[in-house]
Amino acid sequence: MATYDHRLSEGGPVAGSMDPAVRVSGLTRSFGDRQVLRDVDLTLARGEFTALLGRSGSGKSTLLRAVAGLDHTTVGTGEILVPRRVSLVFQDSRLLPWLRVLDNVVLGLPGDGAKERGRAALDEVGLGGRSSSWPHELSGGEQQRAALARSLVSEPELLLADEPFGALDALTRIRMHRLLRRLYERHRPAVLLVTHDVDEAVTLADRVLVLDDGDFVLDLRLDLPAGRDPGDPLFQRHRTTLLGALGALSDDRTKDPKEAS
Ligand SMILES: Nc1ncnc2c1ncn2[C@@H]1O[C@H](COP(=O)(O)OP(=O)(O)OP(=O)(O)O)[C@@H](O)[C@H]1O
Repeated sequence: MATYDHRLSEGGPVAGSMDPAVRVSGLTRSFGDRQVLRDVDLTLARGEFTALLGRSGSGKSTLLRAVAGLDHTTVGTGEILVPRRVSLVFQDSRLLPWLRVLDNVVLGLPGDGAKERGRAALDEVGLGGRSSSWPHELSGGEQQRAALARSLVSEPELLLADEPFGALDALTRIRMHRLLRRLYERHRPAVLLVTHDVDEAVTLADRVLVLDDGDFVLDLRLDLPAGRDPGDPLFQRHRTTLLGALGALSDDRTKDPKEAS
């Protein structure tokens, strides 16, 4: 099988589409006999916030890693086109323990003004006073804030986030949701957020894709007002639609009575 083609876009419009940030065509990926992605097509518009939902093992991280170009050993087919400036955030902050927080944030950033930009980014995430701390001196939530500062300081066109809040407690997660949405609105990268949390997807994204059995089973656009409120009936309706697509709403009444006993 041929290795798939991962390319950087040249910045001009992509033929046949409206200059998207990402275009994935016919992506297929297998591990041994198991086909995890089947002929997946995906277009992400510039500046759009998309959440990728799916059950555990549905292939979310595989797709994100392929878009990120991290899947070097991949055997598969298809074509992936991404912009030049891409940032990544993971469940763990991946701060380098031997560098102070500011040095982590500006690592690899060219130019004389790098430190200044790094300080501004730390201010934006509420860590203005922690520039010279070591990563181990920060709480888990603060480390993720620093990771967000690092990801946005290069003004990415695409932010790829794989369960970035998965390891945080519920209260910290809610605060991080507000922060990420605020940062997104200010910087407007295209975002692809992998999550298995329906509420996180509806709180943050403008579009939610549900992945199941190797392909998308739902592509839902959310038309929710800013400052999203889980008490809003529309929020609840989107939530129910997504839970249905994930197969999470079936209960014993829908089962064969013999199975339910
Ligand atoms: N390097 C690998 N080698 C073999 N199998 C793999 C590899 N990476 C992923 N898989 C398999 O591919 C499937 C999809 O994995 P993936 O991590 O993409 O799922 P996911 O939707 O992100 O799951 P989760 O929500 O649990 O993180 C799983 O069955 C997994 O075991």
